[in-house]
Amino acid sequence: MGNCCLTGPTVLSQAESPNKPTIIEDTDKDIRIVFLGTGDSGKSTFFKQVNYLYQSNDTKNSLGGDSSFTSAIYTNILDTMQALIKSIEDYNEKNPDNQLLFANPTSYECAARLKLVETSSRKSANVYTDQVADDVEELWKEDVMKKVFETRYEYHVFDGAPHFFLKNDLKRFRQPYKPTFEDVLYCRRKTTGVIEAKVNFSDFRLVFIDVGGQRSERKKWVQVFGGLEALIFVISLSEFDQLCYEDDVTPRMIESLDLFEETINTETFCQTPVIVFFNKVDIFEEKLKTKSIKTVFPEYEGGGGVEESTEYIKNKFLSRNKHDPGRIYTRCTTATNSDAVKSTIEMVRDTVFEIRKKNANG
Ligand SMILES: Nc1nc2c(ncn2[C@@H]2O[C@H](COP(=O)(O)OP(=O)(O)OP(=O)(O)O)[C@@H](O)[C@H]2O)c(=O)[nH]1
Ligand SMILES: [Mg+2]
Repeated sequence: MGNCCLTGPTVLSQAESPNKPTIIEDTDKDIRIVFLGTGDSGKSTFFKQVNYLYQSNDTKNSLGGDSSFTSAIYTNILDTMQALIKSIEDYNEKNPDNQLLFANPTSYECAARLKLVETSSRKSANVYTDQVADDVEELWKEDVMKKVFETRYEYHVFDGAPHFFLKNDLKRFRQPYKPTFEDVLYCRRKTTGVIEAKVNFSDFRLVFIDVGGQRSERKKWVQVFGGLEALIFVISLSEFDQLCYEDDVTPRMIESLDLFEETINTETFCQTPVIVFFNKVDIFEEKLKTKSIKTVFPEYEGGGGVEESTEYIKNKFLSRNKHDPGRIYTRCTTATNSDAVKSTIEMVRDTVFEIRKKNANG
């Protein structure tokens, strides 16, 4: 499985495709495509990849070294530590006779200090002092923390957390620290505005637009709805066992299904091509080893395999389309995998170019 399944009308072959970036000023040549989907589905991760893959070295450097990402990464690390500490405390309150305990008595002091660190500030780089770094590193040595980390999906720890806590030594994030592009990809920062990335090809230009997907952000979507040639709707496959960040009650996948239905069937978009990315395949595969999509679809009677489960979810979404099914293209994706995203973006480019050509020929 993986990033292999674009379905829908044939796309242009590589040989025919215009792929040499040049400067284009004529905005008639713009093909505008927006990433839509619920919060956390992975829209900005694709957007970062587009910037990285197609923009100048300056952009690449800024994506890897932008100090605003340093702050966001420190916020991510500290928010995660605070969420883990809180979940231990909540558990202990409910289970006074069977408490989760730290092995090292000084860990309680580390936890007490970390709870007090203010992380919401845009200047989190300043709060990641040596003392804070010591506390994070000491506390992370506790087995209890690692055990609670395994249940992180229950309390909205961001999906990039394993990259920072498991795949890296936390010492690497001590100041002075410059994020790598991989760090930037795994960093979580909710989008709160509208951002564009323009990619030039020899005779047209793709304009990718990224918007925020959390409930409070969706009212801004209408600002970008004019002149769109296609929608990319991003769905997180792995969210089947999670509740919405916004209310902690609604299952995320139900929210995503409803939003998908509402968006693609509006009068504005009922004839617009929709490219659906079923994202986070890597996490989905991992979760299916211990869980089933029955969690969100109790009526599901199939097996626990990745292909079968994906097919079921895919059909659930596609059945919400009330217009021409031929306008929907689907692809399974892992937005953090740069090689796979490159071929996905090329497929998008070829697909929209083909649609434009077909429309031009009547
Ligand atoms: N492992 C893994 N992590 C992913 C994948 N796609 C996104 N993520 C992570 O998921 C988190 C959320 O991704 P974003 O791209 O910020 O989500 P978004 O859809 O832009 O969210 P909003 O801006 O709130 O609408 C980040 O930490 C990403 O690194 C994926 O395919 N695999
Ligand atoms: Mg975003």
